[in-house]
Amino acid sequence: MHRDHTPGNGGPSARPQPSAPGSRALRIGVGGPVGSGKTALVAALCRVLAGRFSLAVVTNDIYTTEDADFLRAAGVLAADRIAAVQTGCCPHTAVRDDISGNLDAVEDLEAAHPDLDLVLIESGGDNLTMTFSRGLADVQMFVIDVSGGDKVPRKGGPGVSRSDLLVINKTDIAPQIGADLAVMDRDAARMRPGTPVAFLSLRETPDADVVTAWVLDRLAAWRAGTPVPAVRAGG
Ligand SMILES: Nc1nc2c(ncn2[C@@H]2O[C@H](COP(=O)(O)OP(=O)(O)OP(=O)(O)O)[C@@H](O)[C@H]2O)c(=O)[nH]1
Repeated sequence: MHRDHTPGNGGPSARPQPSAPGSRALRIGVGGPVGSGKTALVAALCRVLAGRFSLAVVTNDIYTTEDADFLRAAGVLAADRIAAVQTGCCPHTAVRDDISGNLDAVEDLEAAHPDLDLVLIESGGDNLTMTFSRGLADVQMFVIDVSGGDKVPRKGGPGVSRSDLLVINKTDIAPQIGADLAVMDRDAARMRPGTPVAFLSLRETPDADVVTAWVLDRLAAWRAGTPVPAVRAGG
């Protein structure tokens, strides 16, 4: 059953005003195309951070609970810290347009674990138009990989150009694909001037050190009450 998130209805879940930084767990959105490595990255972040912070994860799949099942089977967090949303519709809809199912899942986790520091919300795999509503995610990263070739960053779209962090994963297979990482770096910098891009290979660096550092930085800012970066216009 979905709670009523209609703005102004006065209930405890009433929105739409964003919460003050630091007043609850930081919510980080992890979006990107199908198979780019979102679940693998979420698993890596849980493995690295769970000993230091109180974490929870919300996964999104269209018809299954595949990603949540994978994370539970991998034992990256206690099972009751992992919630699955079955969108039944295009993944971006459930994290951008009608976010009620995801908000319910986040709030249930926060109620069950009042000490939560961080909630990772993984979208279902979608295309380059995917982005999270700021009513759901305080900050968001967009995960692409090199398997589609080095052209992907210059194709733009809100995930590439407006996310708070662009992750370019699977650099280990760039030689096989013939993807030029320097081209991807140049194009990404042009599409999102002044905002970070992280090249990553979860095969070679399973602790995702560069992304972990970004998450720790965002978490420290959130806990200090510093406003998180706004999703920028354009793109
Ligand atoms: N070679 C290589 N494979 C990777 C890397 N990261 C993830 N993979 C593999 O890529 C495949 C897809 O990874 P997932 O984490 O399931 O991707 P996803 O984005 O969550 O996929 P969906 O949830 O279906 O959208 C898996 O077989 C991973 O093991 C990487 O850095 N290098």
